[in-house]
Amino acid sequence: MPLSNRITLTQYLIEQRRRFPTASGELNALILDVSIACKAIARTVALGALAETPAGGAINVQGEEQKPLDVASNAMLIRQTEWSGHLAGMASEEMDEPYQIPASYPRGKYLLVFDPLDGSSNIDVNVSVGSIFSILRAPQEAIDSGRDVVEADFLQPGATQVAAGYALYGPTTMLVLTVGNGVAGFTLDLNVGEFKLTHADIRIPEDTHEFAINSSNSRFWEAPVKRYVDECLAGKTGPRGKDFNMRWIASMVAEAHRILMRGGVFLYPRDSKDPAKAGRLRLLYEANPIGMVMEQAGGRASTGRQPVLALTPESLHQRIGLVFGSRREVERIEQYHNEPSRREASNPLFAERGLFRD
Ligand SMILES: O=P(O)(O)OC[C@H]1O[C@](O)(COP(=O)(O)O)[C@@H](O)[C@@H]1O
Ligand SMILES: [Mg+2]
Ligand SMILES: [Mg+2]
Repeated sequence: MPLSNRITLTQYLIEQRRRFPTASGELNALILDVSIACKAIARTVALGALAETPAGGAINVQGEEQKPLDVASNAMLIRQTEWSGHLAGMASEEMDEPYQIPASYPRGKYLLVFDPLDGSSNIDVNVSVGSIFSILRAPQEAIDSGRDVVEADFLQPGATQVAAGYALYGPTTMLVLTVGNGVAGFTLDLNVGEFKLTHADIRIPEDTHEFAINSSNSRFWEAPVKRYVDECLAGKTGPRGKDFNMRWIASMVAEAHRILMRGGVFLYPRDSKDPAKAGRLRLLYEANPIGMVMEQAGGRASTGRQPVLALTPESLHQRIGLVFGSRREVERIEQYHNEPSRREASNPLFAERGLFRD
C-alpha cells in the first residue's frame, strides 16, 4: 500500500479511543504532543554536526556526561508537552528531580517519564538513537490538589503504565506505541510530516537464534548469564542444538526495535562491575516502557529473576538488570537464575540464604 493511503497516528489514536467511549481524549492529545517532540528531535539528530544545540558537558545524576543532543532533546520534550494541561509533572534521565509544570500552565492527570535520547554514545558515530517514553496516571490526590509532584508519585510498578513507546531515529524515523492494546509501528512520512501506520499489531517470534549482550563485561557476569551465553556460543553441537548469531548496537532502543521486527533476546544483566549499581539500565524510563512494549507484543521483559513490570520502583533513577525479547528465551534465562546453582546444590553454605552467597 502506498504510504499516502495509510492511516496517521492521529487516526489510529481516535480508533483506539473508541474502546473507551467516556475517555476525555487527553491521553491522545498527550501522545500526539510527544510525537511532535519526537519529530523535532528527529530533525535535530538528522542535522548531525550541523545542528545548533545548547552546550552539553554537564554531568547528569547518573554520573554520565550530557551530550548537547541529550540536553536539546530533553528541552524539546518538555517544551512540547508542559503547556497542554494534561500533565501533573515529568521525570527524565537528564533531570535529577521531578520537573514541575510552571505555574503559568494548567496541571493535568498524567505523568510523563522519558529517556530523551537513548544510545547517545552513538550520536557522534551516526548510529541509530531514540527517545523512550512512559505515561503514568498521577495519584488522584495530586491531581485534585494540583500540588507539585514528588518522587514518590512516580514510583509505580510498570504494570500501571497507561501507554509507552519509543521513537527511533534511524535511516527512517519510526514511532512504536502501545496504549495497552497491542503494539503499533508508525513511519514518519517526510513528504507530509506525519507518522503513518506501517506496522499494525507487531508480534515477537517466541523463539530466536539471535542474542545481544556486551561481552566485554563477561568477567563480571553472574553464573546463569555465563551459562546462557556459553550455551548459545556452543551452537549446533552444544546443548541448544542450533547456531546463534550475536548483535550489540549499544542503543537499547535500536536493539528493542530489531527484536520486535525479527525476534531475539537482549541482556544487560545485573553484574559485579560496580557493586553500587544493580545494573546499567534505568527502571522507570528504559526498562518499564520497553518492557510494556515487549509484553504487549507477546514477548517478555525480566530482571532475569522476575517480570520487570511487577517491580515497585525505589527511586526515580533506579538501575536494574534487564533481559527482554522472545518469550521462551527470556523464560529460559529466568529459569537459569531461579535454579539453585550446581555449587549451591553441592554445598548448602553457598545457597541463596547461605553464609557465602556472592
Ligand atoms: O556502553 P555499554 O555498556 O554497551 O551500554 C550501552 C547501553 O547504554 C545505553 O546507551 C544507555 O542509555 P543512554 O544513552 O540513554 O544513557 C543503552 O541504550 C545501551 O544499551
Ligand atoms: Mg538510555
Ligand atoms: Mg539517554
